[in-house]
Amino acid sequence: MISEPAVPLRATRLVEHAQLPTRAHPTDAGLDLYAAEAVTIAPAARALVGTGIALGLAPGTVGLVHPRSGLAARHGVTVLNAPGTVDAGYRGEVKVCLLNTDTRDSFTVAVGDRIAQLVIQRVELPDLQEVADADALGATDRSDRGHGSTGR
Ligand SMILES: O=c1ccn([C@H]2C[C@H](O)[C@@H](COP(=O)(O)OP(=O)(O)OP(=O)(O)O)O2)c(=O)[nH]1
Ligand SMILES: [Mg+2]
Repeated sequence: MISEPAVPLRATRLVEHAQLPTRAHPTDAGLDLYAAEAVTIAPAARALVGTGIALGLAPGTVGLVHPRSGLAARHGVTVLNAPGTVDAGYRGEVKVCLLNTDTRDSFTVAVGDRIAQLVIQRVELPDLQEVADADALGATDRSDRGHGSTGR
């Protein structure tokens, strides 16, 4: 059951034909982002596609531009910089950097196509503090073991 009231998210259409992001189902994490321009992406090429919208994200939140799994599975189309970071203070047009990973077929985006999904999350905005050495970072069980260390 969802008990918390929905937090408002300000959005505006920069062009009349833009579509505001929509949630396909009430509890979906992602709001679908719509293309405001048509573009054909050649095999193995990328394109920065405008959504025609701008956001007023609350400080302490971020908009993450995730790929849509259907586009990935059916067409090999993903978001190159996934997840894209829309900073809370950004008031420009939200754009999606699509990558067509298919090596044979080009991919055509039409105005109004759903090209990615926006996930809003809370973020920490900590003050970075430099400490003297790695010992002063705080002791942990893992320590400096990484990069597959538990696989051996
Ligand atoms: O998928 C994305 C990623 C970013 N942006 C916008 C919002 C974000 O706040 C701004 C900057 O993004 P980012 O910090 O990822 O790019 P940068 O290369 O570091 O540019 P900048 O120097 O402007 O921070 O571009 C988008 O519209 N879509
Ligand atoms: Mg940046």
